[in-house]
This record gives sequence, C-alpha cells and structure tokens, in this order.
Amino acid sequence: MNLADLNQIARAMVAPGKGILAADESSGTIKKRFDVIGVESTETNRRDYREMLFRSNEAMSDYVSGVILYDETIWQNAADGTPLVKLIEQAGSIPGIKVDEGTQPLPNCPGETITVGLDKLAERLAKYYKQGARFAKWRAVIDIDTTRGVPTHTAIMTNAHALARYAALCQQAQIVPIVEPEVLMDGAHDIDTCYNVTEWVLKETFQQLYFQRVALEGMILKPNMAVPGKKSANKASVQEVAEKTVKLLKACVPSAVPGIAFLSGGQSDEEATAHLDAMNKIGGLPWGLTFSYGRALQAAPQKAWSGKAENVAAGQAAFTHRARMNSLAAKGEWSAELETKKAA
Ligand SMILES: O=P(O)(O)OC[C@H]1O[C@](O)(COP(=O)(O)O)[C@@H](O)[C@@H]1O
Repeated sequence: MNLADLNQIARAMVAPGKGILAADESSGTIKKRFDVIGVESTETNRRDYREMLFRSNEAMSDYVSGVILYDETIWQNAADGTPLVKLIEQAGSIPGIKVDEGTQPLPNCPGETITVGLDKLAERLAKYYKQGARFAKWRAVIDIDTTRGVPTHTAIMTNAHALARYAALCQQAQIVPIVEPEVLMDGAHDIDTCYNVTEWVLKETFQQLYFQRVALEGMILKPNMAVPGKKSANKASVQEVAEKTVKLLKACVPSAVPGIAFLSGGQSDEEATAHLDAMNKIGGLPWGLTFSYGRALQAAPQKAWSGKAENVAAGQAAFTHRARMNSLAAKGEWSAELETKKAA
C-alpha cells in the first residue's frame, strides 16, 4: 500500500467546494427512481441517464470531485462508444465503484441486516482498479426501532467488522475506501435517539477499522447526519441538525481522516444543502466536510429529464444547479436566495 497516494486521492475527493456524485444505485434502487418519472429501467435508459450526468461539463469539472459507479456502469460505453469512465476522467473527476453486494437478513436479529460482498473482493478490486476506479464504497445499513430493541449490538458490531474488512482490502488494492455506516431516517425516533445510535455506530466502526489496521489517512467516511426520523413529531431546525452533527462527528471521527462526505438519506434537496452549509458555517473543522449525495443531487435532474432525449439540456441544467448549490454549501457560502438564481 502506498499511503501517500491514497491520502492524495482522499484529499482530492473532499477538495474545497467539491463533493461526490453517488450514481451507484443498484438495479432495484434505480428502478424505484425511474418508476417515479415513468421511465422503464432498461440498460440503455440507465446508460443514457448517467451519460447525461457525466456530460454536464460545469458540474463535473467544477463541483464533482468523484463519481460512485455501479458495476454495470463502470463497463458501459456512451452512445458514441466512449467509455463512461473516460467521460468522468476527462472532466477531471475521479471514478469510484460500489463494491458491496447489498444486504441479507442477519441471523438471530429479526429485521436487521448484514451487508455482504467480502468473498472474492480482492479479485474484484484488482479488476476495478484496472478499469480506472481509484476509490470504492460499501454501505452498512442500521435501522432504529426502539420498540423492538433495534439496533442490536450484534448488528452494529457485525456491520462495522465487515466495513473494516472491506476498507483493509481496498487499501491493499490501492483504492481509497468510502466507509458508509448509514443509520436510517425511517421511523418516529427523535434527533437525540439518532445522535446516540450514530455515536454508537461510529465508535464501533472506528474501533473495527483500528483492529483491521486501516490507515485513517487513506479513507473517507460517509455518515448520516443527526436528524429526527421521518415520522417523528419533533422536527429539528437546520441549526440544531448542524450543531448536533458537528458535535457528534467531533466526538467520534479522528482528525487523521481527510474528509467526511454525507449521504442524503431521503432529506429533500434543499434540506440536504442547507444542513451541509450550516455545518461548514460553524467552521473550525479538522476534516473536509462535503456531500456524497444520491437522491439530493439527482431527484431534480431525473424529473427534468423524464427519459426524453429533448430534455437532456434541462436535466443537465438541473443537475448543474444542485451541484453548484452543494459546492457552495461545502464552503459555507450557500444561502436560500441563491436557489432561485438559476444557471447563468
Ligand atoms: O442501491 P443501494 O445499494 O441500496 O444504495 C442506495 C444509495 O445510497 C447511497 O449510499 C446514498 O444515497 P442517498 O444520498 O440518496 O441517501 C448511494 O451511494 C446509493 O446509491
């Protein structure tokens, strides 16, 4: 492992004003997104949609440091035969790859899951590296349901262990691991419950990373923010989310980690941007703090595109606008008024 090179890539992923486009929806997830806009999830439609994003020059060159791809996409060519990976590289952005193989029920823990995909991961990473991937992503999913005693320590520990094993294998393959332990927003829990569970999950994750000898300087953390559950009666202000999330991360994430790139987890586009901006306005943070959004970057372009070739420019404009807003938020320079000023 060359740690200096891993560190350089990790720092580029969270360079000031830049963040990550999570375009790694698995087949099931992209079908759900396409269902919303009435588009059939065929291989060609998925390719056309993602090609539209990767050909958004301003967004890809100025605001997007890296793109997380799904296995299908990393091998695909654009309509003119150019590999999609090349489009990303030509824009100055870094290709990355989702390497987990989804979740399975965790034995003895009803309703909880373990993320799988460690078998043969070393071989898969070597192939992805050859294809241009310089970072990878693995998502662990932790649910909150206090009425059933969920999450269990079993689920947290087992998922943290798998994340750490994945991260060690990535670094051995000269690939920067994005470590994503997602505490879901589903449920009626309040923000403090989310805070406490996320603290538990992050503490366990960093312990397991230490046990697997993962170099923190060569990884990126992709956490959820401290937010109330979607069905909670107690809403939280932007400032409360920002203050609690920063406090939580400072208590759990060593400063050797170059950067933290949040998932959006079902927040609205503007909420995800406002929260990131408020955290960066607090300032004095030991790591880069940016976005690695899926839905919060793509909901608007998906709607504008709606599967029609004549809407490609509108889809790209919508994507560029969200990427620009989040770039500003990553510097603490966003304001709600800027949302109405569309692309020049
Ligand atoms: O298809 P999967 O593997 O369930 O992943 C869902 C998505 O979750 C993410 O980790 C975060 O996405 P969101 O920002 O929409 O929460 C994405 O990278 C990924 O595409």
